[in-house]
Amino acid sequence: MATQGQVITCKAAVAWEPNKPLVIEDVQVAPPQAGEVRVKILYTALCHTDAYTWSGKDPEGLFPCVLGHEAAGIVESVGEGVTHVQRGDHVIPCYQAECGECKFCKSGKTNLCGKVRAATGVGVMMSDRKSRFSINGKSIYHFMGTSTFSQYTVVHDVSVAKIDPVAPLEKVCLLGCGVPTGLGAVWNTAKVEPGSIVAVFGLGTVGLAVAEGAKAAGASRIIGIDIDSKKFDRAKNFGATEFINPKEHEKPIQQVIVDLTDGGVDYSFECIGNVSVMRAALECCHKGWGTSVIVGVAASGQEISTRPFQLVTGRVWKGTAFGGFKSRSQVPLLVDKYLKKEIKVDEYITHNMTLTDINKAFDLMHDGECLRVVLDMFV
Ligand SMILES: NC(=O)c1ccc[n+]([C@@H]2O[C@H](COP(=O)([O-])OP(=O)(O)OC[C@H]3O[C@@H](n4cnc5c(N)ncnc54)[C@H](O)[C@@H]3O)[C@@H](O)[C@H]2O)c1
Ligand SMILES: N[C@@H](CCC(=O)N[C@@H](CSCO)C(=O)NCC(=O)O)C(=O)O
Ligand SMILES: [Zn+2]
Ligand SMILES: [Zn+2]
Repeated sequence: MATQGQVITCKAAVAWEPNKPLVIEDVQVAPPQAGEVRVKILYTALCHTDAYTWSGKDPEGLFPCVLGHEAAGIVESVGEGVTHVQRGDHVIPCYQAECGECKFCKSGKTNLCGKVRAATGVGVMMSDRKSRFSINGKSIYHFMGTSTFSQYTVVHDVSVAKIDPVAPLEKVCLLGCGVPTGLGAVWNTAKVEPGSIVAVFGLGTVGLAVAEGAKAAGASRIIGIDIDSKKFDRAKNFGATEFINPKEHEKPIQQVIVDLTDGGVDYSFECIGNVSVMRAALECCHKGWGTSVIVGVAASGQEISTRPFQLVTGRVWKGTAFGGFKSRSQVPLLVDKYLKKEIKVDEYITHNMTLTDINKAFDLMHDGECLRVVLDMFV
């Protein structure tokens, strides 16, 4: 039955309130308006940023909402004026848009895009500042411009990347967030050179992708730091060459690393979201040139600090969103790299579950063995 132009009723996991279990509801998804795309989401993974917003600590978190931003699917229909994708295209929704026309996109200095950010930060669509999700007339907010915990979602056309239809959607859904973030933090944000010494704080999906990116960039030493030593063995497969558990040292971790590296590392990456670790990551960098990249997302109200002398003496503090990748143009290239076996993706998937089990899937994320859980949306 043709669904174009019709409201679709489908299953979605709704976050009614912070920290309360998600509820699988029958949600009405309105047709896409001008400049919008309705996507049938086939697979979605869970990211720690979903858990962060769900916890109530995200200043942009609005409830009730449909969370989710790491997914893949097929275009069901497009609104007026949409030309770069059409019904049937295989796509990855992109929480970081790319319009190609705004001040940010044209700057050549950033992957951030300003076209729809004001709307995606408040859970609505740009054209009428309304949501396309509702339950029996009650409006439900969008999240990050993606809301992939729904069998159907509506996104802005600037927030969807068309990919090679050969790619397995149950795998490449991961290219919507965590893996590109880690790889790009190394390749685009830090621009790690061959021979560099790298420190990675946090060996979850993002930290492991940093290690993978650093190995590909030719780093000579990749030091993995985690408070859970069980993470170390697996991290070797992603490129980490040595490991430190801060709990096994009395000295501050930055001092331990400086002592081990003749004055500090060339590049460090904070992949946890802990502001004390962000400080340590900066302070373990080499005087004169060491660069530290903040990747982890810290809760509302948290602030970073260090002695300004750390920067006066040449260390550089940076951050990255989606690893600096321009989403619509570069996500398809990452998919191609995966198909050519140039980057890992399957190795980050530790669990496969269904939408119905989404609360159990979030519980699993606290399990030390878990990297990414992929949900099949239609089982
Ligand atoms: N900037 C971006 O674009 C972007 C994109 C995706 C995810 N993120 C953020 O990146 C962070 C990491 O995501 P993830 O999925 O890899 O998370 P994760 O929870 O799987 O991994 C975090 C790791 O840090 C370790 N850890 C916790 N506290 C530590 C400490 N004090 N010292 C050392 N290690 C510690 C944990 O044991 C775990 O292995 C999250 O904050 C997430 O929200 C940012
Ligand atoms: N609303 C949050 C922002 C959190 C944040 O920093 N998000 C990252 C992506 S995390 C993906 O897992 C990001 O890309 N930020 C840039 C942007 O949102 O435009 C808060 O305010 O804390
Ligand atoms: Zn994410
Ligand atoms: Zn733009």
